[in-house]
Amino acid sequence: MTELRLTNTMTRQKEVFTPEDTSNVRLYVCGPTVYDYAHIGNARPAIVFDVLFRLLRHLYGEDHVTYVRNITDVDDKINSRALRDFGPQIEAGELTLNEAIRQVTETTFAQYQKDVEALGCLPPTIQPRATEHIDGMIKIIQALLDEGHAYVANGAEGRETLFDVRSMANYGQLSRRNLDDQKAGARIDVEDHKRNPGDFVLWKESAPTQPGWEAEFTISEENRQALHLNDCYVSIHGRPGWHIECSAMSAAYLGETFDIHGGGLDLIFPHHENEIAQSCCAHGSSAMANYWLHNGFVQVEGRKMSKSEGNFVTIHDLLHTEKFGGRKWPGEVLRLAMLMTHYREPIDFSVRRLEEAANWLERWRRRMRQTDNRKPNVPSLFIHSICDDLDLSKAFEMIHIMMNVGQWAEKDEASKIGAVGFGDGFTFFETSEKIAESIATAAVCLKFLGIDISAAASPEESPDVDDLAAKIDQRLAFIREKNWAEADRIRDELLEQGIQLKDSKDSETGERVTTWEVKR
Ligand SMILES: Nc1ncnc2c1ncn2[C@@H]1O[C@H](COP(=O)(O)OP(=O)(O)OP(=O)(O)O)[C@@H](O)[C@H]1O
Ligand SMILES: [Zn+2]
Repeated sequence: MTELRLTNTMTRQKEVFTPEDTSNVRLYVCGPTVYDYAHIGNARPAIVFDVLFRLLRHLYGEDHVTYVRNITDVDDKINSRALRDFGPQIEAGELTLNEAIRQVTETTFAQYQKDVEALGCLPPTIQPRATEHIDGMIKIIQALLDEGHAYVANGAEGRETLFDVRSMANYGQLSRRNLDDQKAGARIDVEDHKRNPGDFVLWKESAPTQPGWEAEFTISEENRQALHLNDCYVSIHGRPGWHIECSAMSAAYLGETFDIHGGGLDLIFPHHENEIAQSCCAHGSSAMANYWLHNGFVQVEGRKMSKSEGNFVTIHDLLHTEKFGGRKWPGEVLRLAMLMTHYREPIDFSVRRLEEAANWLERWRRRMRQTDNRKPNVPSLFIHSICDDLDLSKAFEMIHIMMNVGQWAEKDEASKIGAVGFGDGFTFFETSEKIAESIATAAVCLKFLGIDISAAASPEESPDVDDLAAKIDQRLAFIREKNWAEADRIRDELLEQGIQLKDSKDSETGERVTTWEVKR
């Protein structure tokens, strides 16, 4: 089997990927916090890890890969959104806070599903919701308390269970930050209930206006004394911190140590660092995941696209409105625009980039008319190139060559060209049979990447009707002038764009009428 190599953030090196169990290769990716439309930055991990999922399925078999992408449906941002959108109904007693929260998360999640589907992403094997794993979180927190990695303290807004970062010898291994660096940046004034400034929340008490679950914790004798309690049982009606959610959900579906953990670069610290701390300390394991993969940022003028910066474009707006660049963009255009850059590199997002992707897709679709519906295999050389840390630059180079060979052959008449070779796996000749094979192979490669050019383009890509009408009029004018050459040129040009003209006579006036249809 082709060797897959991946850049592991943990070691900062490209390593050969060896799964723990080839019959169940396990991948976890941090999913969205569902309170608002996802932006294009959020689309990147969905697309990047979808390509990895597809590749793993190819290498190990479709039924031998488990991909978990969670849904964070408990978070303070969700509470605020529920109060903002449903405040009056909650006050009037028409809706409980929990019901309002459920509405926000359901609607946002349904929207997210539609968005990522439009981007050509396969559904992950499992999409667990944090709120369905509260018990698992409480169990992990108790294990941390038992092992001396956590403690309960009185925070400004009630009791908190915190992770004690000094209790873990190699805390900071993923981000390579040491605790002293972190101390310098921490805001100690509001955090003085913590043993160390870097200690983070596992569980926090909820006010009546916040969602909460009952949790009973057993604390240490030392902790009991510090809190001046009579016994070692503390009951906190509260909610989980963000990091613990992923530790619980990944353990529930993938086990204590799994193969690959992914997310955007911004998650390395603190989120993934803290997931590692919780999981390893609770399970007594040396690794939470064996490979850590991080995608680069989608940027706008050099800055990370993010909700907080306000410099974002939502996936929904891009697909369904003309807010960005004055037109709608099909999901496959965004997908291709993302995949044109290596997943670890930053992407500067622009209309130009989308236009470039849209132009390629249009050109490739036109080439498709030179092939039939044969389905060749994906060439092993193509897979081989992607296996180098998901580098798609060679893969796209191959696709371009496979698509273009036919074009040259067609234009210059076969004999002038001879054979064109690429790598050791590809040799194309000038016969129409070989051209058809080459284009079909390119299409199969694109499909492997989640881009289906054999399917009809989405309606957003239909021809510009005004432009078409003008061309038809122009052609009719040439015909009246008996300028057949120009008339035919227009007809052929349109045919090349997949538009077939049909001439008929108007039954009443007897005049020539031209209609058109899209030829796919
Ligand atoms: N600009 C970006 N480029 C690439 N990936 C991003 C970008 N912004 C967020 N992500 C990734 O999207 C996923 C979900 O992000 P999350 O729900 O934490 O909120 P967020 O969109 O990052 O918040 P904010 O936009 O306010 O910073 C994470 O894997 C995160 O790394
Ligand atoms: Zn996570």
